[in-house]
Amino acid sequence: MTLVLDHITKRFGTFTAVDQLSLEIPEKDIFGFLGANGAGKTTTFRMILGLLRPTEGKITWNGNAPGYDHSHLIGYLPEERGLYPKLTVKDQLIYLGQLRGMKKNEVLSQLDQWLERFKIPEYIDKKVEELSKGNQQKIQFISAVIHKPKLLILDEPFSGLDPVNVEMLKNAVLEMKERGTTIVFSSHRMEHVEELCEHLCILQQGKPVVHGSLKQIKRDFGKKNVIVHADFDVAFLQDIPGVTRFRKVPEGCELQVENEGVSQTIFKEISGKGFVRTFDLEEPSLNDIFIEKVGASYE
Ligand SMILES: Nc1ncnc2c1ncn2[C@@H]1O[C@H](COP(=O)(O)OP(=O)(O)OP(=O)(O)O)[C@@H](O)[C@H]1O
Repeated sequence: MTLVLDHITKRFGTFTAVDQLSLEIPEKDIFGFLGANGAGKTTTFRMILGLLRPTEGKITWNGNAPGYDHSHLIGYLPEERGLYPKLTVKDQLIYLGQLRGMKKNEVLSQLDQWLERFKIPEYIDKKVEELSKGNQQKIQFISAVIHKPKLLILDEPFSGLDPVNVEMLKNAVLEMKERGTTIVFSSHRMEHVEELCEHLCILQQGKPVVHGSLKQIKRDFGKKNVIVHADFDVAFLQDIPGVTRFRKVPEGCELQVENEGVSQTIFKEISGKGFVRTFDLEEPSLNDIFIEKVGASYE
């Protein structure tokens, strides 16, 4: 059930929101969409869901255009959360579950399990409007997954959540993947994507600036980070050829180097100069890659 976006363009009048986007999202993958406000993430999701028609290009899921016929196989957490504030959690979920072909008792047993898991079983008979924003988001997540979809689309699932709830939701997303669900999600936060995704796409003004597997993107970038914490002045390291960025920190410095060989030179240069508490070679962060590719800081 690979999801394929083949040269997708979406124009609103003369404005191009998504521009020639081609991607393959493998089955059972967690795929991350990153991009600033207005980059085209939600528009792309709406096209995948069949809620918007691409101006050009084609989207296929297992060879067919995804759409209304697949509603029992697809789960969606929209960015503009769509719960009915006056309904109780139970009535809301029964309604939404039945829309997706579930029986009432099936909904209730799944709902009990999810509420237990999210540590809010006491809210089952509360109206949605009585819940905090974070708890409403958990209910919205449950409504997206209760029918065990094969494809799950989450638009900014972690926004507005405290760190404990972010962790809870991340674990739920990972469990959905273990159960065989393909998950596509968007975020403004690089670290969420780095932590969860095997594949990703960074959109800028509707165009993919970076896409592919996270490992490969990092490998292709080549540059790495070196952390040096030492009890002597390390400022001289910035003059070593191949050091592309130097940042002083209270314990020493953090450098970006052109390749691993430069880190060996740095290691030789600091040997014998005094006490080195930390010497570490790290993969570049997605933010490093974004800055290099787009020429601006993302966050
Ligand atoms: N129905 C519409 N009519 C006209 N323009 C639209 C419409 N929907 C989206 N746009 C425009 O398309 C661009 C992309 O919007 P989209 O919501 O896809 O971005 P996004 O990456 O999801 O942003 P955010 O992170 O803010 O949610 C924006 O400039 C937006 O104003």
